[in-house]
Amino acid sequence: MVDRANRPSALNAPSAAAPGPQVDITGSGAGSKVTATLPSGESIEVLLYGATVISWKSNGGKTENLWLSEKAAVDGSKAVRGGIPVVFPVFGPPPKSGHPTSSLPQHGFARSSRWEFLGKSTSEDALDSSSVKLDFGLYTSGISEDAKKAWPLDFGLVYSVTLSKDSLQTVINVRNEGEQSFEFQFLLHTYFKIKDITKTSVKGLLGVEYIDKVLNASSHQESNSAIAITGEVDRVYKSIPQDTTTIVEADSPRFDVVRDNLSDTVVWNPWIEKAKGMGDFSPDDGYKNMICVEVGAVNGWQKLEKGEVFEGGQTIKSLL
Ligand SMILES: O=P(O)(O)OC[C@H]1O[C@@H](O)[C@H](O)[C@@H](O)[C@@H]1O
Repeated sequence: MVDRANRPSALNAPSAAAPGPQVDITGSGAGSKVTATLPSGESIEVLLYGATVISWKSNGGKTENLWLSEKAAVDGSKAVRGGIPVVFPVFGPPPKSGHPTSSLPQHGFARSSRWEFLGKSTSEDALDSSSVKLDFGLYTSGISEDAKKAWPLDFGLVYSVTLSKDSLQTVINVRNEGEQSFEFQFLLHTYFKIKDITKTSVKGLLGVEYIDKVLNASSHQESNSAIAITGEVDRVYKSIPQDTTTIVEADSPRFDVVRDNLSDTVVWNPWIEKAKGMGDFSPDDGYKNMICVEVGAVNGWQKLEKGEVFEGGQTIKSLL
């Protein structure tokens, strides 16, 4: 848990050793973002709005791994279409009535709240093994009055984003800071940038049960070791025994997505018509260059009693 009282005052303290990771805050208000760059060139950009990672460059900074819509709002006016939006405390449309999340918007409020930057920690051992961890916090006091009214529960979220040379790790820590227990869902809605959806497949889900949201929420069992995307896909794979899902491009593994204490994964591509129907999705044929593989805890609910903590996340390896 990050010590909220002990935030660093200087971002890049001078040091006699070799230059370490560089961390800067740029922009102002809802458009503020934190950028971090390793000495070897890899970088990330994280908007305070939603704590949304909007860029992750690996391969010495030459390869962008995340898809970001050309019309994504990066000024804090709405949830970002692209990058890694954080979904909490409900996934998808909330239950119609009778659940504490029922009055919340689709995918909850975390992706559309302004988070606090809590600080950075760096490891500067050697050029090739340096890493930087950025911590972001969102607490009941930081959400809108509407969200507070809809979900009047005391919580604390700390979201840690760690950049290493070939990987990005994003981990959530959810704490119940109130007297009452609460239930939540959580998901990392990662938009991966790919070259060509027709040559892309998803591996590591063979035998897993899934809900097909395109086919009236019917239940199926995955029978393909490599799932090709040939039309709109919106599936919730549940209770996955394997830790790793792999995105394969033109027969070569491109990304490994390793889940930690999150048992479900959503695979989503809106395809032609749905992409056109989203005002912030651009260009129209951008669906060819993205695939969402979203790790989460969305099958049922996670329950936290007073003082309890849940932690879960993902490590994504760029395999170029
Ligand atoms: O448009 P939004 O709210 O960002 O959601 C995008 C998609 O997010 C996915 O996680 C859902 O499974 C889809 O059903 C949904 O369409």
